[in-house]
Amino acid sequence: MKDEFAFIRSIQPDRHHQPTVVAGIGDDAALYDGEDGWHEIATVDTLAEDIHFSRKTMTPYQTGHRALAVNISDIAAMGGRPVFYLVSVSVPKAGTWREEELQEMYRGMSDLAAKYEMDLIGGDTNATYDKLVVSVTVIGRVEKGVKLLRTNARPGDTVFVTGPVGSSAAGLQLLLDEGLEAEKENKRAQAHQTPMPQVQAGRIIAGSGLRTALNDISDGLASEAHEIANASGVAMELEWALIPHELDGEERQKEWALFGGEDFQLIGCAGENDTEKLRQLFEAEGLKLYPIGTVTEGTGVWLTDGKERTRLDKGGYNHFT
Ligand SMILES: Nc1ncnc2c1ncn2[C@@H]1O[C@H](COP(=O)(O)OP(=O)(O)OP(=O)(O)O)[C@@H](O)[C@H]1O
Ligand SMILES: Cc1ncc(C[n+]2csc(CCOP(=O)(O)O)c2C)c(N)n1
Ligand SMILES: [Mg+2]
Ligand SMILES: [Mg+2]
Ligand SMILES: [Mg+2]
Repeated sequence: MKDEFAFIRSIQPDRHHQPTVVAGIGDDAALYDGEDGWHEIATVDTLAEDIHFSRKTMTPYQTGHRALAVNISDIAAMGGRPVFYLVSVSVPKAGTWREEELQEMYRGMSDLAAKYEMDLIGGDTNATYDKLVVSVTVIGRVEKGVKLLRTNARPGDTVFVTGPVGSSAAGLQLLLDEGLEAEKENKRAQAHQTPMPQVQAGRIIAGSGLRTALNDISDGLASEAHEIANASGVAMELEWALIPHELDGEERQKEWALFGGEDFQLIGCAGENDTEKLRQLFEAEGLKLYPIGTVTEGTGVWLTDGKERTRLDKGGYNHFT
């Protein structure tokens, strides 16, 4: 396998049997018609030991939190409310995970689930040889007609993000260097270990009724910007000075903020005036929205830093490159 994104394109069915599908493969989560004025939302993401987490970077409790959080984040990117979750756990035969540690992982999930009144309704238990794999499916819902798809960006739109990027990558580096003994109160370590999905932000955007393209930032700001630009057939001009981060003085700040990923903030595009309306709606609920650039005609993502304007590579995380 050379490129996960090319692989996904290669297995995408060219038609659906079910007329209720609103959006299948190609967005953060699938949308299909449900009952009583709702779209159902379904999404699955997996964490594999030593790929997404290690015993050195995360406790079992944090692994559970994160496994659910990354999925809730995809529901947030569709503007939805998470409702149910199912968990498949593949436990190493090597005995590297004790039963109590796995229960602790579930506690990390259920504490986060309680915040959203989500219920665990099923899953699967099986084995691997030597690494833990945990896969979570989340079902959510959003009001019928709300489609915050990657295809929604238009030239003239403003590009925005919902919060600082790069902290998770900085935290990962700290944890790889210092292990779990890195200061417990360290904000970067926490950004990496217990990311908070931006459900409230997604709900405000869904409630606004404004045409918006939305993605959560799992693979990195640049990569997600490319996902929206490609899906919408547009280009993007981003401004480094506008991109929020908490990495002042760090040599690797640009790399972490643009390509680090796993911050689970949302990146979106909406009309210029609509973005200002969204910003005000966010402000009324004590949240921030940061304009970071504009959508233009053409292809690619560009970054201006002072006088320099360069093409921003998709970069970011790709499981096979
Ligand atoms: N192996 C697969 N089989 C079927 N559909 C897939 C597969 N892998 C990904 N997809 C679909 O492809 C789209 C993009 O998936 P991707 O995992 O890149 O998005 P994401 O979950 O938002 O990002 P991330 O996994 O980086 O958090 C989604 O619609 C997803 O459901
Ligand atoms: C121990 C360890 N090493 C490296 C990383 C970095 N990392 C792994 S997967 C990923 C992208 C998101 O994954 P996906 O696309 O599957 O959602 C990133 C940035 C980590 N989290 N832990
Ligand atoms: Mg996503
Ligand atoms: Mg995924
Ligand atoms: Mg990914």
